[in-house]
This record gives sequence, structure tokens and C-alpha cells, in this order.
Amino acid sequence: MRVGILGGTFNPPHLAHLVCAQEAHAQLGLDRIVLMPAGEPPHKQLSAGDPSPDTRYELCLAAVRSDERFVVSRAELDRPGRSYTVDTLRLLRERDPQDELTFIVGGDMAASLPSWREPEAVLGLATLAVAERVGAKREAIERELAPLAGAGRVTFFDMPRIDVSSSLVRERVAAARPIRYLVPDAVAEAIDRNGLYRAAGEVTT
Ligand SMILES: Nc1ncnc2c1ncn2[C@@H]1O[C@H](COP(=O)(O)OP(=O)(O)OP(=O)(O)O)[C@@H](O)[C@H]1O
Ligand SMILES: O=C(O)c1ccc[n+]([C@@H]2O[C@H](COP(=O)([O-])O)[C@@H](O)[C@H]2O)c1
Repeated sequence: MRVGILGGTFNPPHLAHLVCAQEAHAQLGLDRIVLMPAGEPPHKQLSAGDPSPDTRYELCLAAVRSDERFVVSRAELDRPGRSYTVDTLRLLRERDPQDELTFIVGGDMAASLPSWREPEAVLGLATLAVAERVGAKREAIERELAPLAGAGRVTFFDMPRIDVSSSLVRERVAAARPIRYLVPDAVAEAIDRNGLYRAAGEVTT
């Protein structure tokens, strides 16, 4: 099976995550997309008031509920410590050695691959599929990744530019502005029902 993995903090999942995954699914001929919420994001600091990993998992489930192309994995939530992608890919490879793995990232994340844990091992385990996103230029990303062994396993796909981020959604909720259409309805309902993001958290990077 050709499996695409969209890793993220999903704090919360939004429209651009789903469009990104959908375009990878369609353009790269993937059979299934796995949303992989990070238990402890390797490069991001969550703030104290942020929802728990389990709540972010529930938000991901709500986001993909009625779409049979998507599943949500608990692999990184059930593993203690920082959620390094290389560990996740090794686990998936061990579980299903026949699967062909594609790790999907937004262009902004792709350029940072050299600073990830064992970036060359990541490229040995999976194809890296990069969505082109505002501010992320293909040539700049290729230049950044060229020195890595396995750079030939980086592929690009197009997605409509969607200037939505989890930070934007959080800021809008904190400012009592509507988030309908920026996130799936079930996610907006869960955010509302659980009173998430009402107090502005410290900005994460
Ligand atoms: N608008 C977008 N267009 C394309 N890719 C995106 C977009 N938003 C997020 N992604 C990609 O989705 C993956 C998971 O992102 P993440 O969960 O960190 O969301 P985020 O919106 O970037 O979060 P935050 O605003 O909190 O930094 C990353 O690979 C990221 O590059
Ligand atoms: O493994 C690493 O060193 C590493 C460093 C930065 C990001 N990642 C992964 O990239 C994905 C997107 O990251 P983020 O910070 O946008 O949620 C997510 O699955 C992270 O675990 C992984």
C-alpha cells in the first residue's frame, strides 16, 4: 500500500491540512493518508493552556471523520518523549514492511529537514513530498536539501495557496472571531464545546 503521512501538531487541524493531504493523495497516487499528530512536537513549544495530545487527536478524528481516504494514528501519542519523524517511520516500516511511505510536509517545513533528527535516515525510509506553500520556493528548498544523501527522494506537489494556519485559528478563537469554513464543522464544534483557545496563549514558533 502507498501510504502518505501528514505529521503535524494539529493545534488545531484546519482546512489547509486537509487540502494538502488531499492533493498529495491525488497527485502522488497514494492509497491512504495518515494524519500523525505529534505527542511532543520536536521543534515547537506548546503553551501551558494548549489542548492535551489526546484532545488534538480527537480534533484530528473529527476533521477526517467522514472521509475514508484518511485515518488518524496514535503512534506518536503513545510513545513517550519528543516525536521524531525518523522513529515514527522506523515503527511504520517495522509494522508493515511492504508499505511504501511518503512523508508529506508544507514547504515551510521542508527547508528545515537538515536540522531534523537523522534527516538522511528519514529520506531512506520515506519519500518526502513537499507542498508548495506561500513563501516556500521550490529552488530554495532543493538547494537546502541537495547536500543530503537521498535528496533525490524529495518530490513536490501543488496545492492552492491557502493562508490558514493553526496559529490564525487560535488567535481568531481568542478574539471571538468566527472560524467556520477555516476548519471542518466538526472541529469548530469540538473547539466550541470544549472551550479551547479562548484565552490567548503565548505565540508558538
Ligand atoms: N496553509 C498551509 N498550506 C500548506 N501546508 C500547511 C499549511 N498549514 C500547515 N501546513 C503543513 O502541515 C503540517 C502540519 O502543520 P502544523 O500542524 O504545524 O500546522 P500550522 O498551521 O503550521 O501550525 P502553527 O500555526 O501552530 O505553527 C506541516 O508540514 C505544515 O507545513
Ligand atoms: O524529526 C524531527 O527532527 C522533526 C523536526 C521538525 C518537525 N518534524 C515533523 O514535521 C511535522 C510538522 O511539524 P510541525 O512542527 O509543523 O508540527 C511533524 O510531524 C513533526 O514531528 C520532525
